[in-house]
Amino acid sequence: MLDFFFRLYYISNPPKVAAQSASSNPKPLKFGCLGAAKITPGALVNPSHTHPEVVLYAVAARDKARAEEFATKHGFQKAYGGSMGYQEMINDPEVDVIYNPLPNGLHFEWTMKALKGGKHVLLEKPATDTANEAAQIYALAERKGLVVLEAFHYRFHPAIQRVKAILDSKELGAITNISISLTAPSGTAKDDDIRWKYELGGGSTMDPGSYTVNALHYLASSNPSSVMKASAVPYSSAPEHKKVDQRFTATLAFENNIVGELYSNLNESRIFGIIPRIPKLTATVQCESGYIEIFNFLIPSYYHYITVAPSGGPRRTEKAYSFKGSAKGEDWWTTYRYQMEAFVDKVQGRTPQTWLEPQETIENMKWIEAIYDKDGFGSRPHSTYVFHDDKDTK
Ligand SMILES: NC(=O)C1=CN([C@@H]2O[C@H](COP(=O)(O)OP(=O)(O)OC[C@H]3O[C@@H](n4cnc5c(N)ncnc54)[C@H](OP(=O)(O)O)[C@@H]3O)[C@@H](O)[C@H]2O)C=CC1
Ligand SMILES: O=C1OC[C@@H](O)[C@H](O)[C@H]1O
Repeated sequence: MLDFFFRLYYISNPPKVAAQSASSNPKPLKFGCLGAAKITPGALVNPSHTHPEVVLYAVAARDKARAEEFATKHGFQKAYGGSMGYQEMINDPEVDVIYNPLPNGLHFEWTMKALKGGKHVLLEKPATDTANEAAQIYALAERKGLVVLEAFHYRFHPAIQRVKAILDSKELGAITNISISLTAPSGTAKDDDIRWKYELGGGSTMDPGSYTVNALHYLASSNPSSVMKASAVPYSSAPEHKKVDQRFTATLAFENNIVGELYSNLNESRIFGIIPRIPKLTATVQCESGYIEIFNFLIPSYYHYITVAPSGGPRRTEKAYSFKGSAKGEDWWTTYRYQMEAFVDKVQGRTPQTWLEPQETIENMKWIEAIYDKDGFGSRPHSTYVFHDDKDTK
């Protein structure tokens, strides 16, 4: 119990370290942040306080006053605003890295523009609306020698890596079934949220669902071979919501006989319409000789537990807040802090503790699209942005 409060305290009040000086080797990375998004304080600002190689350099918002307010509140040195603000920040020669937490439907356009401007990109999940767009991003990044990471932060935390290590050890034998659920109570995403806008890449499969797809192929150590069945429920009966799923279920097959069952609900009903249900945040893996389950694989830094239940032997509970051995980390590091460590290591030319390879992101989008195809909702719209090396068109 004390551990829990200790972690909670340090997650909210991390012991700040000063950024290294600009003349140090390697020099710290100056981050430019697209939009004044809700996720930015947790995913970028807070982790930056304990990373000596990260500088919160600039934020750009469509409204200059909003950008300035956000910059002052969160400690960015510079604010860009207005209709050209995003592009002007990308053009700023001081910026090394662009953080892209724009609505999903704008990820492609602004990541391509950032790469074109010679910047590395930390790109929020899901990477794009389509697999084709994700492939274009990584092709350009490779050509330019730049780093792009789809921000599946939970993958950098020791908890999910411990689950994978137990599966890989074959202690429980071969995997037969993987079942992953993520839910959020109704009202978490308000009516005007980007998650309910088809044209911005909204939908439950894109949002919590993208984690379930990612965790499925990560834990299975292979990609699915088909979507056996899938169904989804629209957010409302309004015409603009007919392709926006509030929840979905899907069953996927693998060539090695694994069956994957995914569920996400971004609008889970409340008890008596008032009391939120405890979110489902669980991945359960059935194996030939037992099962393993992790509660809270998404944000394990706060609290999680891993149940390992061999068929014949006693069941045990494990927790993994930091890595055993020499890998960097503290019990109170959030998933985003672990992710930042790996991202900065990669950009600075060091070997990250773990990484998400381009092909994995491309596959993730492919299977999200395949689920939408099967349940009849269809892929989110392909961006209208067309990339040209010399000039951009829209
Ligand atoms: N890694 C994680 O744990 C999480 C990741 N995410 C991901 O981050 C992204 C942002 O999510 P979230 O922070 O909740 O979103 P917000 O709605 O808070 O932020 C989106 C930002 O996009 C900008 N924007 C630009 N064009 C538009 C437009 N046409 N409509 C609406 N916004 C626009 C806005 O910037 P401006 O300030 O310029 O107006 C806004 O600040 C999504 O891709 C989401 O999937 C979200 C939550 C958690
Ligand atoms: O990335 C996310 O993680 C948690 C979800 O509830 C949220 O909607 C999503 O954007």
